[in-house]
Amino acid sequence: MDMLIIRGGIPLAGNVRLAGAKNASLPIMAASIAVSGLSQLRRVPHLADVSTLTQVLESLGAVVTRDLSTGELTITPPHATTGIADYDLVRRMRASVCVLGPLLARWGKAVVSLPGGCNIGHRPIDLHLKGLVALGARIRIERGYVHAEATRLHGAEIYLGGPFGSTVTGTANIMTAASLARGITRISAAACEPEIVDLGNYLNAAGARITGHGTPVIEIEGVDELHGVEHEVIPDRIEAGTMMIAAAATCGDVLIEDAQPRHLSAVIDILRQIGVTIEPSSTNDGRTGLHVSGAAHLNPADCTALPYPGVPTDLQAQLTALLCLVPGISVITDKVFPDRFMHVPELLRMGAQIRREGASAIIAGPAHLSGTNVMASDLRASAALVIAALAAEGESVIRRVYHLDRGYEKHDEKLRQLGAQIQRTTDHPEALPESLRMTGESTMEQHKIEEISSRFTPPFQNQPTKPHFLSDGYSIARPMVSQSDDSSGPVVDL
Ligand SMILES: CC(=O)N[C@H]1[C@@H](OP(=O)(O)OP(=O)(O)OC[C@H]2O[C@@H](n3ccc(=O)[nH]c3=O)[C@H](O)[C@@H]2O)O[C@H](CO)[C@@H](O)[C@@H]1O
Ligand SMILES: C=C(OP(=O)(O)O)C(=O)O
Repeated sequence: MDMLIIRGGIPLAGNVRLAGAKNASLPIMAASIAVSGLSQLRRVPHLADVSTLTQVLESLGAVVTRDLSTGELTITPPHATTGIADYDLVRRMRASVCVLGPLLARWGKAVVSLPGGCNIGHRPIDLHLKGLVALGARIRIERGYVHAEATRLHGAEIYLGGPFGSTVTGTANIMTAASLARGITRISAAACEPEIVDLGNYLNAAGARITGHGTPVIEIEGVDELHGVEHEVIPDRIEAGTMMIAAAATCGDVLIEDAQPRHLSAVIDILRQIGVTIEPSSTNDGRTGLHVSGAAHLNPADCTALPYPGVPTDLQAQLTALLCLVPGISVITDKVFPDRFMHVPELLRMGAQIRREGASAIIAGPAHLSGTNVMASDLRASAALVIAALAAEGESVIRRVYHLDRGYEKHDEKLRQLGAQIQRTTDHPEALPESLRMTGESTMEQHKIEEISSRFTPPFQNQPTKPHFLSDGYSIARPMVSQSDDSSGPVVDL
């Protein structure tokens, strides 16, 4: 298993180019199974998740070839398929569930393993199933698999709102399935994410008739067949946001090539509130992007992760890492995945001062982060730990970086090009600097205990370093905190 060794304290500087979006590539690749001809996809990122979905498609009878030098991926759909997406593949990546709608629409049958547990919280697929049933599918759950059947799907009115907003991959599944249904489908409370727009554009280029993608109401007039298509995947806005936050956390100066400001308005807005300078820019060879410069003085923030166009939940952990460095009290709330805080116990190990309050993290800064051993628990938590390590004093070791490799193309290489001291090595004690060799491996169980205990013991009271609580931003969080029903008492005692 690989791990990263990072020496912090170096401002990032230079240019970095974004990969294609993971969360657009995956549903587009899955939708290719509903297309009768070849799908030639450009700018598909080289990621573990893309390899996993490739295996899912191959197990369904598709032929997938990829040119690593150009990022081009070609998918020839199957002539016939079992329609079975096996647990061993689906458990590795939830987005495998995106084959459900395309399989059902094109082949009349899908047997797809239920995705199972996830470190970022409860992730049911009830809305996906509700939408497919409305399109005429017969669905039963048996031995952990969704069995779906239909002779020909038909158009329907579908409301996709759930307790936490819409569903992104659910919208992808229904939009793709409805493209081959008989008649008109209207999805309301559809997800508006740019990745849904990209999928809609891919399907339209293949002959689908979709309008309104990118708004909460999508209309789809079903067609009999989708034909071969060429498509270039949009740049990854989450990679863009991660690099922007890394630049801010290290007080760096970075040009993020191909970043699309219109996909990042909420992120740009919150970072500007924090005090980061962000300007549209372009390179000598005419590529557009965003120029991000950190500042020595940053302001605390009150930030909520929401469905698009809000601040993405996929950047909540990275923003949490940044806000640890900011003087004053910041609050970050996740309304999409209210339990997505596995990064918090690891940030505490680095010296952060954070308390969980339900779906929020209350952050007292500035923390003097110091390098240590930490463990990645999921994709974006890994990115947050990398950011914290880049800003920390001394050396950090981040284990289980296979989570990072699921969703970031050559992340460590790109950071190295920006001047970061970051080294990838295999996880064995001799590879570590002496100071970071552990006597006992930190386990996920330990992390859970720490996380649970952190809900009851304000970490603020046990910090070895003296925090600077009484700064400008203090009043932002005070009313929210003092209303807390946490028995440990309000933060104001600090
Ligand atoms: C491959 C991909 O694109 N993954 C993204 C996608 O995941 P994914 O599509 O799985 O996330 P959803 O948009 O479905 O989930 C949003 C919320 O709705 C809830 N929900 C979802 C489906 C459902 O049937 N019922 C239900 O209640 C979820 O538990 C969650 O609280 O969107 C998330 C939210 O932007 C991102 O964090 C993920 O990176
Ligand atoms: C949660 C994510 O991905 P997935 O939905 O594939 O788990 C993510 O990209 O942050």
